[in-house]
Amino acid sequence: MARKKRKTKSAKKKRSLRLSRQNKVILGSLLVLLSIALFFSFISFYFNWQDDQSLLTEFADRNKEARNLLNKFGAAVSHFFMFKGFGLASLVFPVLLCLTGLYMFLGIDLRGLLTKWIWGLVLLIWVSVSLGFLGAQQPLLGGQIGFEMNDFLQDYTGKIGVMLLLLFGLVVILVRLFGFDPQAVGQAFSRLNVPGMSLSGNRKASETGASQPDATEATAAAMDLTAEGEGSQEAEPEPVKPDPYTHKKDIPSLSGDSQPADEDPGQELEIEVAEQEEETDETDLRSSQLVSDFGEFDPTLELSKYKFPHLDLLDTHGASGGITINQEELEENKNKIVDTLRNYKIGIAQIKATIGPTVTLYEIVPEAGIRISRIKNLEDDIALSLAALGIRIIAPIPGKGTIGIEVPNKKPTTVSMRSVIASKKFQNAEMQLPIALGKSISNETFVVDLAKMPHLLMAGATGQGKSVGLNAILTSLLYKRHPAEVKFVLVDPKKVELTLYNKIERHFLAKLPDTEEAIITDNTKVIHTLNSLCIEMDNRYELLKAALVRNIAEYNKKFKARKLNPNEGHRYLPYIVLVIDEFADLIMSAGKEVETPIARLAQLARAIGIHLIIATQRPSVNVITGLIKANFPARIAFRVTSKIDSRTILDTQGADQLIGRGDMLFTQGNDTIRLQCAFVDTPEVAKITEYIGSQRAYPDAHLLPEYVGEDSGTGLDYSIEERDDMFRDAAEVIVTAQQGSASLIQRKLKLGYNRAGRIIDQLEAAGIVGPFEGSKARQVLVPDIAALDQLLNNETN
Ligand SMILES: Nc1ncnc2c1ncn2[C@@H]1O[C@H](COP(=O)(O)OP(=O)(O)OP(=O)(O)O)[C@@H](O)[C@H]1O
Repeated sequence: MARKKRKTKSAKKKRSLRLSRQNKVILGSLLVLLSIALFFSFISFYFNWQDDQSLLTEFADRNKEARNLLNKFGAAVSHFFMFKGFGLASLVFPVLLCLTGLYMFLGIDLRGLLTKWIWGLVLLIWVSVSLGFLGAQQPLLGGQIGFEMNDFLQDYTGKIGVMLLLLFGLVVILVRLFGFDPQAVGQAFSRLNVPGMSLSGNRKASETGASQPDATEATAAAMDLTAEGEGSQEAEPEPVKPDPYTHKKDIPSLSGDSQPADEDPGQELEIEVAEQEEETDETDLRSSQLVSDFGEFDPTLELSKYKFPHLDLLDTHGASGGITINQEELEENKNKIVDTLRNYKIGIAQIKATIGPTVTLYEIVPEAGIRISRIKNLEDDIALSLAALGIRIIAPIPGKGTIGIEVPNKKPTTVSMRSVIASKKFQNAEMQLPIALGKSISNETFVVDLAKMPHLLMAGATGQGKSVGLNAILTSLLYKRHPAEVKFVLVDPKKVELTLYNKIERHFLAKLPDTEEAIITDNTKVIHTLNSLCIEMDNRYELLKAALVRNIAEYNKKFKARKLNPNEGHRYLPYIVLVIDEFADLIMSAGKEVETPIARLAQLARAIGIHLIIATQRPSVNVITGLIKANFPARIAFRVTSKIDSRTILDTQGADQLIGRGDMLFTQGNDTIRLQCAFVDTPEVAKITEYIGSQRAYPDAHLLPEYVGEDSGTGLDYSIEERDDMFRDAAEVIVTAQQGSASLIQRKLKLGYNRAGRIIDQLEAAGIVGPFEGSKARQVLVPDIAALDQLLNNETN
């Protein structure tokens, strides 16, 4: 534990030693300017040193002036470096300082500097020792250190020894620093045909009897390969030889058109990667600094005093939570099932009952050799013998190896919302948008995550519990989520079902700017809202892209950790739940204009936290179209009147055998589960919304992006120059399809809603489509592409 702490401490220390980007720029510029100052003072010191030497002792005297370009500072510093130090070689210092400064200033990885400093110092010593030979006559050339080192070496190796040592140093410098290879010199000589300098290759060629010109050609070809794509004969042939020490450098390039070594893209890439790493390091550093200063971003801070609704606002509806078991009824039903089956010569090996709130499930294991389909066919006969509605046979129960017969209880128990909200399962649910739908057949609370669904379709005949179901979903979310975390967009064409939620407008609802009521009851407003949600979706995707994350949960996590800068448009993203209470009404009056944005939202909105809940009492195929169905894998079916309706909702029958009053089938793609929906009455919803609504709220409802509808484009005086770049493509799409709708352009050309709307206006101005006609698509006034071409040509002429 202690070690861990120490580790994190040292890690913190390490991190805090690193310079921030701004500090690097400041320090970098200082170093560059200092190097310039040093350079000029060294140069001018070389010419004025004798005049200035007397001044060095009178440094404090302000009346004395040095001849050095940087006055007394220049004279003193240069005296230290050049006279006392390394002489002319001291010029290496300003060069190295300038390089370091530039690296810092331009944000290049500093690790590359180390080798430059090492070689710089080697050069410094080599030059100053070499010039130390002349120290007696010209003390400034090698400086005192150069002279002394030279003298010291001479004492042991003599003048010649020092010269040889220096010569060796020169070879090392030339080979390692400048990549010099004597072979290249040899090859250059051979190309010039210097007598007596022929290469071994040539010699070999002549030995094997090949003619001289052939051999020269071969060498030239070999050189071409190494000439790194320049292809010219004059190009200096690059030696292809691995480094004898590291075996890394000078690895011959395979392709002829590779870059020269100093423009190696790999190196550039390395620098880029290093820069990126540095950048992310820096943002990490900044964000952890911010987090340690202010703590994580808390989206709930604005309404920090917000109190979640408490359980007492909900009713028990007379249920104690458990189910009263009527043993007699149980026995009776069991016997009846066994008898009926026996009448049809179906023996039963085992029977077991599970009691749920509304139905009891009898699981039977038939004797060996009995066909399942025979039992399935007896559904009506069993129903008759039990004299009960809503018997459903599940043969076999998936994953259990038994056959299930669901028989409604004579006295169904109401599942109160209170009991499901109070359940441990819901209270401890680690979900983004937990919904307590009700209880399963085995009396377990059923909780699902709306964020995982990711959209929900609810259908059922009128009066079977749809509105109660919607309220149960909304209540679940109100009990679990803070106003900052989730926003509802409520569409209520029936105008009465969701009005209660008006009270929580400034807490939980989202609306279009400049609208009074947050709950939408008007169809044109619905279209605007849906399109506005599409814009919000596109905006959110942009934000996610910029933040390099894949979904809203990761995005918000990053935002809370202060890794995303609000100045760059980043913001905490609340989940948005769109609830449409009566979808049939909407799709009948607005058709495609509603269907297209809903399908688009359903297809794409899952990752960015927009979830759709659509309810309808008319589960027919023209309401729940294929396009809608394909995008709503999670479906709830309340009781319907026909098998066909059940198929339309669930793709399977069963919903027609439900008993109503919140009895429902839920599917999330594969299995169908029978549930009893939790019951929450209108007065309870009123109490909850009242409780929330009486608390401090945001100044306004959550505002959705503005949507400029097709109908609002009144200024139709677009000139030809003002037209959108995609105008012609859009015109062709519209004329080919003979359908003047912005959503078509949007889909075919992959444009945003605003842009497609503008193009439609331009098309109207150009006389290609007719005026806006409400929910119907605009009339296309041009019959075919040829006519369109003619129209546009006439325009330009
Ligand atoms: N989960 C439930 N538990 C007990 N009773 C329920 C449940 N759900 C609905 N009911 C009963 O059914 C009645 C009708 O429910 P609800 O208003 O939800 O139906 P609906 O499908 O929305 O009807 P409509 O389509 O006409 O609005 C309720 O008033 C209530 O008495």
